[in-house]
Amino acid sequence: MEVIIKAMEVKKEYLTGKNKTLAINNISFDVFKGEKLAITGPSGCGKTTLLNILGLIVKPTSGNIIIDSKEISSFKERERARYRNKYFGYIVQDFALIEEFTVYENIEIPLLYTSEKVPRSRRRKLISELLTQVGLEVKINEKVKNLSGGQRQRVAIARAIVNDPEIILADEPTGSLDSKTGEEIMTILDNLVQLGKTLILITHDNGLAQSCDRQIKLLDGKITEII
Ligand SMILES: Nc1ncnc2c1ncn2[C@@H]1O[C@H](COP(=O)(O)OP(=O)(O)OP(=O)(O)O)[C@@H](O)[C@H]1O
Repeated sequence: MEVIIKAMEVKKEYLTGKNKTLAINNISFDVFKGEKLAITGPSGCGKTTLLNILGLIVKPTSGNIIIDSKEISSFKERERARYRNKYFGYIVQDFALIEEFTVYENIEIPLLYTSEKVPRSRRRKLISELLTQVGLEVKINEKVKNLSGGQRQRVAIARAIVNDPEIILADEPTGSLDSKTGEEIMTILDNLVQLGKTLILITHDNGLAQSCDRQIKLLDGKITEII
């Protein structure tokens, strides 16, 4: 199987005043292209920190991340940002949508920050296709503040994939949703895996974790088991 991300002896220590927290303690593992991988473990064990390190949002204190055979620690910030935008779509826990913007405007945001400008007509077409894919085309001009939790999560997914990233990171994608809506959201994410995307998700839901190809179990910043 092809390796898309390699984490090598990754450590992350947070410093707050005089306090040190070793959030990630010497972790090494591979992520395979096209897999659905769960990160599980109790609150505070380092799941979000690990996802942020993999997604090039947080720099590890030591160790290395290799993406598509490139060592990220040797990159300058500009190159890191380029890799972040090229490879990753991120669905964060509270969706991080702009309430006063419409669905269309929220999804358009990543397209306004690409290195090559995407023309307006192309943006329209792309966003409308994505909304059809996530089943929300009728809400294209609705403000996000008027949407339900499940609808917001669909917008967050559409925004995460609008740049066609290879890897989708999702921090508890079903966490705040009722079980039926959660299943609908997972169907959308599973369809993306079917299309060849790699999905790495954090979850507290055992059933969801077991539905993944592999689970990485964390405790106190260390991997206890990969199953
Ligand atoms: N920015 C930060 N500054 C200082 N400490 C932090 C920071 N972010 C996380 N931590 C600490 O690092 C540890 C791991 O946090 P992290 O959010 O990665 O855990 P988690 O497993 O995702 O937790 P949860 O399931 O509750 O979201 C915790 O002890 C947390 O308090």
